[in-house]
Amino acid sequence: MSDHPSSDRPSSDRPSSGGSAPDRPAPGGTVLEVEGLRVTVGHGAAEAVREVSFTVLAGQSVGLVGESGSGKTLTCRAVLGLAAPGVRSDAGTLALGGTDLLGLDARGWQRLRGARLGAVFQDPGSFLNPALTVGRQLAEPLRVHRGLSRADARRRAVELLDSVGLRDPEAVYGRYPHELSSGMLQRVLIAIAVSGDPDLLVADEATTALDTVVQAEVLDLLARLREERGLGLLLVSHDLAVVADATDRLLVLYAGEVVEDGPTASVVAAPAHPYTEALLAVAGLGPGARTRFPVIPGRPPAPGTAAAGCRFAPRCAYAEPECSLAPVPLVSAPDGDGDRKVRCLKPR
Ligand SMILES: Nc1ncnc2c1ncn2[C@@H]1O[C@H](COP(=O)(O)OP(=O)(O)OP(=O)(O)O)[C@@H](O)[C@H]1O
Repeated sequence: MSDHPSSDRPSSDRPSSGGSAPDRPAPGGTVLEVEGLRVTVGHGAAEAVREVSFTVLAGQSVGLVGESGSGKTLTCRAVLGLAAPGVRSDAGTLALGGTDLLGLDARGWQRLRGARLGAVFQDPGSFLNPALTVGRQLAEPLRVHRGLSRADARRRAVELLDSVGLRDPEAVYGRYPHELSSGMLQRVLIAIAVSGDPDLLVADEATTALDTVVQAEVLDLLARLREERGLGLLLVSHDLAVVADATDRLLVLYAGEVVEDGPTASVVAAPAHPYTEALLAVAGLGPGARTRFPVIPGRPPAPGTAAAGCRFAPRCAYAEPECSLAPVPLVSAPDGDGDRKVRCLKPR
């Protein structure tokens, strides 16, 4: 799959963004800064995400991992400015490069999503219009967001289809979504997502519906695009095995809170939080892999469920009475060289 020609990255025809600072962050510079993100859901404004903070650097891949319901999608949607009805988010800082996203209006978000922010989700077929060829659906945003002529948009669309590893891109351009496999559709969605030359690509369970071989190919593609284009990648999955090899840093979410944060290799080799250890065991990785569970026993609390102390304590094999007495802060992990954080009174 990586035998494809490099996707050329046009730098001079960068589209204008929806914010006040259209310049791309320098290599290694901060692409996304999230500080103190809080998301509430429903009429009772139940807290589903609280105090989530992280950064994504240019060219860096950050993994967001946690069971279903841990707040991954709400976090992604807050970053993308895609709030569902009844969902509200606020943060101390939410910035893309130098652009403050807090207070951006709907039009500003829309312009950002077509240019500096790209996203791919599970079930690519549902994001495409079945009545239009995939080429047209790729060329249209190029005309709208980049102001290309019809002929130039077509040519660029074919180049993009080629750059995401689709063989015979000219033929693929004229196909309808139902004529493509789900792996090919996900590549088309990725081509659309990078067509505006984004600073940040958010991939929320983008490989979950694919079989293992295609999943690995799509992860390779995302890694290649990140390298070639220098974009930041926020890779979201419930499966630690998916993000373990594909990310530089890892953020483990439990019941809407970050419970562990650190360089992926270090976290996977020696998880500090019992929940991370359990996720690794479920994924067949890490120290507990030999005692592999199909699932972690028990269920996470629903948003808004009151808890005096650690929210994972009721499911934790190592919990002690003091764990449930008071909120547990996210602090530097022991032996983490200051680069790892854990929310646990009894880190492993
Ligand atoms: N619009 C909504 N209204 C009410 N509750 C919601 C809404 N969206 C999400 N939630 C709840 O917020 C919690 C976090 O949801 P979220 O979708 O972010 O989880 P997730 O980690 O992405 O899991 P999954 O992979 O299953 O989507 C869940 O308990 C979910 O039921």
